Amino acid sequence: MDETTGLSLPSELLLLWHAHRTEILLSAGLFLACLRLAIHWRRTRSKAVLTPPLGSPVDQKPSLLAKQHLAEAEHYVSSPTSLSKNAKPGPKRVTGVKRTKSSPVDVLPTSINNIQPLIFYFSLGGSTRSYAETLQQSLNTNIESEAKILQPILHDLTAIDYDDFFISPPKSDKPNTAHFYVILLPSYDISTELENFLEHLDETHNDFRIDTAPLSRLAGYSVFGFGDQQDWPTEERGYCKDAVEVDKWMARLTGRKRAFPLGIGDVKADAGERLEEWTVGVQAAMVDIAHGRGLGEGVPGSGEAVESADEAELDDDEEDAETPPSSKKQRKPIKRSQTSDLEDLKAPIPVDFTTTTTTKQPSPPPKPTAPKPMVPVNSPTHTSLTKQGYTIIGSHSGVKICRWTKSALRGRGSCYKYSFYGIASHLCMEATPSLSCSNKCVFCWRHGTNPVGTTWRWEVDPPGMVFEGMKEGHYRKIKMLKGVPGVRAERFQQAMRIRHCALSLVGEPIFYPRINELLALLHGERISTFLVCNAQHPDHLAALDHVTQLYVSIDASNKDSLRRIDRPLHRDFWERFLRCMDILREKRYQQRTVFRLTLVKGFNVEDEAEGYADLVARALPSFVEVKGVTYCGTSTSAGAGLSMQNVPFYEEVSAFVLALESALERRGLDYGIAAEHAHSCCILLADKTRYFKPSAEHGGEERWHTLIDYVKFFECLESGRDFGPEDYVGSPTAEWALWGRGGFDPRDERVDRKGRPKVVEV
Ligand SMILES: Cc1cc2nc3c(=O)[nH]c(=O)nc-3n(C[C@H](O)[C@H](O)[C@H](O)COP(=O)(O)O)c2cc1C
Ligand code: SF4
Repeated sequence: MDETTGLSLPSELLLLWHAHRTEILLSAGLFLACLRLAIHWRRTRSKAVLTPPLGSPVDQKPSLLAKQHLAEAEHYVSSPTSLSKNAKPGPKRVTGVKRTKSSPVDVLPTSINNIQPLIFYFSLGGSTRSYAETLQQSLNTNIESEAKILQPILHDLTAIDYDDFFISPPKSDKPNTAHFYVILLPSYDISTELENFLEHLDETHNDFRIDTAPLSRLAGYSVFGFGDQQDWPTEERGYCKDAVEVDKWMARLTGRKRAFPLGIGDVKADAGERLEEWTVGVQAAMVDIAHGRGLGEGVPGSGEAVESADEAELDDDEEDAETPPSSKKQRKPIKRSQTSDLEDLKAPIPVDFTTTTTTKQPSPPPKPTAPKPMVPVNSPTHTSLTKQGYTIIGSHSGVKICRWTKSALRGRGSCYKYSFYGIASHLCMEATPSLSCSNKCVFCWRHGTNPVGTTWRWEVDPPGMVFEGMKEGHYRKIKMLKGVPGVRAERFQQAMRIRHCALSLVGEPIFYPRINELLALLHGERISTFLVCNAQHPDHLAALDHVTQLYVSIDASNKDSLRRIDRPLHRDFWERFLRCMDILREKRYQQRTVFRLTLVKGFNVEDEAEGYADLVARALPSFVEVKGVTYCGTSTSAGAGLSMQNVPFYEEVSAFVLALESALERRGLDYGIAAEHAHSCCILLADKTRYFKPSAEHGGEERWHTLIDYVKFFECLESGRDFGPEDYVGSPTAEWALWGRGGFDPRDERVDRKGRPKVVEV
């Protein structure tokens, strides 16, 4: 081998370098620039789910003021941006750690001795700065007694180096101290330093050298946004948009450590008040962390919030907003217990013939046995119901967060009862004092897990205990939602005061022997009540005290159809059903009474309009709610011959309602189609003689009045005098809820199942 060849190579390279170094340097520079651009383009900033708060005005055109603000913009853009310390030249300092599979997102120092709140703010005009200073003061004053929470430190985002705080949490002088970030931001639709801040968060999350959740060692964080609703009326149009964005990036960077929902306030209206309320919540969250109670069960590391859904429509969208696809958890299908039905457990079912009109001799009553719990702890029924998200109270009651409650908390709309009767779903508790039912309806998605029986033969829990358990279970579940993306601080706080109770969850509420005492407790706290019963317990129905609205499920218009669809346990089910109709007729002067029809194609729709009209003529309810069945896909429903084919389209429900309206007219009954909620496939017929009347708000024109005046209801109740449904009729039904308008509040944002904005077609 020629030795010189090896030796001469470096000198040739050197010569080459000297001859072509400009080209080489230029090409290398070009290559690096292309690489940088490619990385940058790959990052797509996710679209925020924009959620108008309750009470935000209906879409308005941006006013002239917007132009004025833009004129002011020039003055704003200039100053602090260029002075910013954080716009450091040179490469980013990488201090985060590359997370391995084994390192969990929610690592905290093993024993936290102290929480150090850091308040970050950005301000051009000065208002956010002054809010931040007020917040610091109020936290200072209020946490004096909380030894574990240190005095908050204020940071102007334009005066800090982002790398010191937003790549990894800063080091504290005190051992075992975790930081809690409180971020106060205005929004600007012009170029400001805020853009750099957002970009920094984006880059940190997407920097392949840094852990995607480098701030997971924070104790928690919460963001508050200031905006101007006059010019940016809804979040869709940019109201508080920067705070919404920062909240999302922080969720990603911290591995979802949102300790309290995003708060927003209008600087021209309620900002101060909203901030005060939000401060209370943030402070409570810090105290919880300081006492080792964590961030709440709804955030990673402390158990997943298994929420109610309409069961057929499981909400899987909240994860999408913040969780990178790779780390998304798969929802495990709920295993249904094989033996959870009491009937299947071979428990003897005593049959109650007390109200039958049959001439047959009743069979001898069963031997008296000591009452047992309806749903014993550790029983398969208990396990199954708990797995489905029910909180079991005592031995026979339950409470569960309805999917609409969750939807309303996120500004994505309430259930049809909001459109028809004015009940905001985030203020509503869904509960039952009796998990047992006397039917096995083919469309019931709870069937297979709820106990059934014809008489009450179980222990009776005291109403006080049932009521307290319901509230506790409900509030606990609400609290679990505080870290869920899109939940707004204002609604979250409102939800901590139950205003309405839907006694309908599962089972038969009037079956509970002390139902009237429970109602009194609910009304005592000014919680209105909608009670749904299945028209199988006439004696209980007759003895029932006043409720805000009394429902009877009308699942068929004739005996055969009812047997097929409800599969009642009572042999005299039809006689019971008819007796309930007569009781309802008597009660119509005291209560708002409602027929609830659930349409199941092939079971109870075809040719039944006339039969239903006869039942309406017999009971004369205030309202008839007609709803298409929701397919639950359980083996039980499949066994009963139910499939997606049995779910009627909205047009079919509409056609049925029109047929029913005509059938009622032929009977001389003055009912009309008052409202609709197309999203839930639900339409409301109402008695025109009582609920279609002149409206002062509309210059004396006749309007539907389906809403309820809840304050008046309680005043009537508390007065002790006799009163009827006319005494608590509310304001006219909203225009958007009327028949033909769709029934979706325009102030809420409609999204599809993946959380994407949806266009409503009516
Ligand atoms: C030029 C300009 C643009 C604005 N853009 C928005 C916006 O897009 N969304 C919003 O909600 N508020 C917007 N606002 C309102 C400000 O966020 C609001 O006035 C805020 O209180 C300003 O805070 P600061 O005084 O701390 O800078 C804008 C205001 C100005 C002057
Ligand atoms: S009324 Fe029923 S559906 Fe509506 S929010 Fe309450 S529980 Fe949910």
